[in-house]
Amino acid sequence: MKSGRQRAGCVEEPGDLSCVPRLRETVARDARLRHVRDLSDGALIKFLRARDFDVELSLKLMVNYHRWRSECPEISANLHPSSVLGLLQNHYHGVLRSRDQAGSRVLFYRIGQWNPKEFTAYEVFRVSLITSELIVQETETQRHGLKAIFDLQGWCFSHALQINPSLAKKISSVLTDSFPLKVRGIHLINEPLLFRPVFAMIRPFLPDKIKQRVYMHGSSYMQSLREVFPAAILPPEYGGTGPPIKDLCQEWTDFIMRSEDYLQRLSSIIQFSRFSF
Ligand SMILES: Cc1c(C)c2c(c(C)c1O)CC[C@@](C)(CCC[C@H](C)CCC[C@H](C)CCCC(C)C)O2
Repeated sequence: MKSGRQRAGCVEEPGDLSCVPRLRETVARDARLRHVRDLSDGALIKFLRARDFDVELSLKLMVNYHRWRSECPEISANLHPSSVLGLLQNHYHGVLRSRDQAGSRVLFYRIGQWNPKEFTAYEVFRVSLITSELIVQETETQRHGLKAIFDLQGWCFSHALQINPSLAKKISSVLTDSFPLKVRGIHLINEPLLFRPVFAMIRPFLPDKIKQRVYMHGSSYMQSLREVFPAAILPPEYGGTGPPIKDLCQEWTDFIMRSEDYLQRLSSIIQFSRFSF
C-alpha cells in the first residue's frame, strides 16, 4: 500500500523524507554541532541520502564532516579556486560531461599534471574537496555517488614524498565517513610500482567495502575501463568516443570559477566558527 505522501507525489525515492525534521531535531540537540548554522532541508538531506536515510548514521556523518574540516584547515579553510587555478589550467582534473549507466558522476585526476615543486599535496587535495562540494549539491549525485579515475602516469618519488601517514589518514577518512558522497569506485590506471608503498599506507585505514571498490587497471587499461564505463562518455585518451580531456578540463575549470562565490561562502562558514571536539 502506498503512503499518503507517495500518493501526493512528494516521495520521489525509496528513502523517507520525514527523516529530515528528525535529523534537524537531533542536530539541534547535539552539542558537537552547535556551531552549524545551516539546518535547511537541502543541507540535511545530503547527509540522509549518503546514509540511506538512517538518522543515527547521518548524524554521525555530519559530526565527522565538521570535525574533518576543522582538523584540516590546510585543505579546507580556503576553498577559493584561485589558490589551485594553476593545477586546473594544467589540466590536472576534470569531470565527464555525462553520468555513467548507474547515474554516478565520473571524475578524473591526472597525477602527471601535478608538479609537486609548485603545489603541495594539500592544495591537490583541495581540488578534490572543491569538486566534491560542488557535485554534492546535485540530487542525482547524492543518490548515485561518484566514481573516480586516477591516472598515475608520471607518478614519481617527489609525489610519493608528499604523502605522509597523516595525509593518508585524511584521504581514507574522506573516502569512508567524513564526506556526504557515496564512493562507488576508484579506478587507478597507469599505476607504477612506486605507487605501491603509498597505497599500502592508505589501505589499512579503509573499510572492506571501500577496499573492494578500488580497482587497479595497470597500463593496458583501455579494455577494462570500457567494461566499467560506456565508451560514449569516456574521452578518446582513455579509449572512449566522448569529448577530449582538454575540453572536459576546461569546462570543469570554468564551472569551478563560476562557483567562486559559493565556495568562498563555504570557507568563511568554516573559518569563523569554532568547533570544539
Ligand atoms: C569527498 C572526496 C574527496 C575529498 C576525495 C576523493 C573522493 C573519492 C571523495 O569522495 C578522492 C581523492 C581525494 C581523497 C584527494 C586525494 C588527494 C591526494 C593528494 C592525491 C594524490 C594521489 C593519491 C595518493 C592517489 C590515490 C588515492 C586513492 C586511493 C583515493 O579526495
